[in-house]
Amino acid sequence: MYNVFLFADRLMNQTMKTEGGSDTAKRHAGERAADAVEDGTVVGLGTGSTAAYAIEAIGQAVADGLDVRAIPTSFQSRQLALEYDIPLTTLDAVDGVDLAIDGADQVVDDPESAAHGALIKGGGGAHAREKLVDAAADRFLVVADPSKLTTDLDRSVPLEVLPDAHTVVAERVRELDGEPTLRDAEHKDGPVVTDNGNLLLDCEFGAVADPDALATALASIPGVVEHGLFVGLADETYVGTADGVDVRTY
Ligand SMILES: O=C(CO)[C@H](O)[C@H](O)COP(=O)(O)O
Repeated sequence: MYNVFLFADRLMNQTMKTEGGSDTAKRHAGERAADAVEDGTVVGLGTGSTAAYAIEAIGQAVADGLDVRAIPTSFQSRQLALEYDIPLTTLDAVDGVDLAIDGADQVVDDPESAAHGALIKGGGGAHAREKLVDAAADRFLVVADPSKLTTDLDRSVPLEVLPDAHTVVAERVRELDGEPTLRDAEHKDGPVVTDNGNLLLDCEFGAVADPDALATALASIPGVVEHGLFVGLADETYVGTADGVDVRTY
C-alpha cells in the first residue's frame, strides 16, 4: 500500500511538470504499451508521467508472473522499477533490447511529412539515456496523449551539454538561429544538473523545417552530449484518448 501512495505522489509531481494532457489518456497509452511486453524479453523503461503508467502496468504484470529484464533510462524510471520489483539490467549486460517504451514532448503526426513520427524529447532532461536505450531497441514504442501531436516540431529542443561547454555551445546554437536558455532548477539555486552530471540548454528554433538537418547540426557541436530530436527512431506511437488508444505505425 505504501508503494502505491509513493507512486501516486511521484506521478502527481511528474504530471504537474507537464503542460496539459489528460491523465486518463496517458494511462490508456501506457497500459496498452505494457501489453506489448512479451515474456522473456528485455525492455527499455522510458521517463516521464506517461511512461510511468507503462512501468506501473509492467510491474503489475511482473507480479502476475511476467519474466522481463528492464533497462531504466533515468533515476526516476529506475526508482519506479525498484518500487514495482521489476528485475533490472544494464545495456552492457544484454545482447539487445527487444522493446523500449518512452514518452515524448512532441510527435509529428502528418503522414504527408518526411518528419512523420519525429519527436522532441528531454522535457524531463533524460533524453541522452533515453536515446541510447530507445535507439538500441528492436522496437521503439512512443506513448503520448493527444496534446503531444503536432504538424511541426516547434517546442524548444533540449541539449544536454558538458558543464564547461555551456557558453560555447550556446554561441553555436545562436549561429544556427536558435535561442538557448540554460534550464534553471526549481528547488535548488542554479541550473538543473542531469542524471549524468551535465547541464541543459533549451533551444528555441521556432518551427523546425528540417528536423533531420537540425539534428545533424546539433550533434556536430563539440560539448553537446545529446540533443532531444529523435528522428527516424520511433516505430509506433500509442496515442491515448479518453476511450482507448489510437496507434500510429511508421
Ligand atoms: O523526454 C522525456 C523526459 O526526458 C519525457 O518522455 C517527455 O518529457 C514526456 O513526458 P510526459 O509523459 O511526462 O509528458
